Amino acid sequence: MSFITVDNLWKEYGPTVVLENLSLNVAQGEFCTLVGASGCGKSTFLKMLLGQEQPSRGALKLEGETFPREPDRNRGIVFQRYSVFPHLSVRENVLLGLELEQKPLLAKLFGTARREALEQVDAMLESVGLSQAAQKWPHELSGGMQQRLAIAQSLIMRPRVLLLDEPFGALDPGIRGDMHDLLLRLWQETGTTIFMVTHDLKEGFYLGTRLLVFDKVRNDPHQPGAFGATITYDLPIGRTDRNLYETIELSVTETARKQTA
Ligand SMILES: Nc1ncnc2c1ncn2[C@@H]1O[C@H](COP(=O)(O)OP(=O)(O)OP(=O)(O)O)[C@@H](O)[C@H]1O
Repeated sequence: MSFITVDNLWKEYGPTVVLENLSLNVAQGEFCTLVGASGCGKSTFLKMLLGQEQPSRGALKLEGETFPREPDRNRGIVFQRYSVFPHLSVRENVLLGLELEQKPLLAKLFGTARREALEQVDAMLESVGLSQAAQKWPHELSGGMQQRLAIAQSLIMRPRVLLLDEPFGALDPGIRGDMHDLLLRLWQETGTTIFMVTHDLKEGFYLGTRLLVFDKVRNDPHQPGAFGATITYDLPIGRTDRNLYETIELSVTETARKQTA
């Protein structure tokens, strides 16, 4: 059975169609990278997978069941801008998710429960390379370290689906390379299913097992909101050639140009 099923999915905001007629089946453990012109609804699609937005039409299923309408521990998200809590140390930032899960009202663990949770937190910090920074505040960390922290915060909850919205967009190219290695290792270790938005087609090809291109096939210059984007390419990575790469880049650039015209 398909792990995630997207069936004829539409998203509209009032008269504006953002996404139209999306259909795909994703197996557990796939790493889908999403590319497309700005405004083509990639983040909106992630928000629907997270449960923060609801589809206007169509179905979104996890193992055959409709996705829960609220975000839950099945799904974790990391944004481009650091989404960590500034008033908590690195260690406390990662601990908080476990505390909220086990003690939703108090958000505090004591005794054995706290010791066990901290063991998990320290192992996670080790895994993302932040052991030395455990007692630091987020503002003392570099951008790359803050993104490592955001990833640790998500992964500590062992999400079955990890959603990444341009997580490396604000980082220097050198640091991005390190983050790619880290993400691929964590993905292999956890077996989580990943959806990652990127503006960098090369990054999409390098990281993913499958590339999804969001693009508009219909455009009415007089009514820009009349048509939404859909998935125009759904490619298993490794079987693509240079010409296809260039065709995708051209079509995405063309849509971006039309949208800003
Ligand atoms: N809550 C909302 N209400 C109305 N319109 C919205 C809402 N959220 C998103 N949109 C619109 O939906 C469209 C798609 O936005 P979205 O952020 O999903 O695109 P994107 O492909 O992720 O863009 P980018 O690459 O720039 O992040 C945009 O035109 C945006 O203005």
